[in-house]
Amino acid sequence: MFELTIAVNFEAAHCIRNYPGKCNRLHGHNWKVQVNIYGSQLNDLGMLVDFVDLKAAINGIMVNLDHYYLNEIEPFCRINPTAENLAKYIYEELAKTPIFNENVKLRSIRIWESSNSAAAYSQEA
Ligand SMILES: Nc1nc2c(c(=O)[nH]1)N=C([C@H](O)[C@H](O)COP(=O)(O)OP(=O)(O)OP(=O)(O)O)CN2
Ligand SMILES: [Zn+2]
Repeated sequence: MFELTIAVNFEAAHCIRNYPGKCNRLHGHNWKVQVNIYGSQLNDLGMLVDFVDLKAAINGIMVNLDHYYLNEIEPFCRINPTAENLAKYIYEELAKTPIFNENVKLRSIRIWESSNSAAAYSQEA
């Protein structure tokens, strides 16, 4: 089995609604998003997926988050823009892209809110 990891960054503001502390106030993060995929079959180039294609797919999602006030945009106008909810949203959006097939599977999305704090989402047990 091969596993690939790429990372991209975006900047966005948010606040955690009903949070009992400073995080209920408007503030921003430089978020880092790590994408992990896996599969067993390499193509004729010896790649599971071209990093270039994987980055293009995740960047297609990042443009909907970068430099936004997350609380104002879907789905975070309805659910809190926590690292956990962001990881699930990015996972579900990326899973819809044609990068994935019988041989190439999405393992997890890990999102770093700061250099010390991250949350990950996957659909595996
Ligand atoms: N499980 C989660 N906990 C918290 C989240 C989250 O998304 N998931 N988010 C926040 C806030 O966004 C907050 O900005 C982060 O708080 P904190 O870790 O305290 O950030 P600091 O940069 O202030 O970190 P220090 O280590 O205290 O400097 C809160 N919790
Ligand atoms: Zn925050």
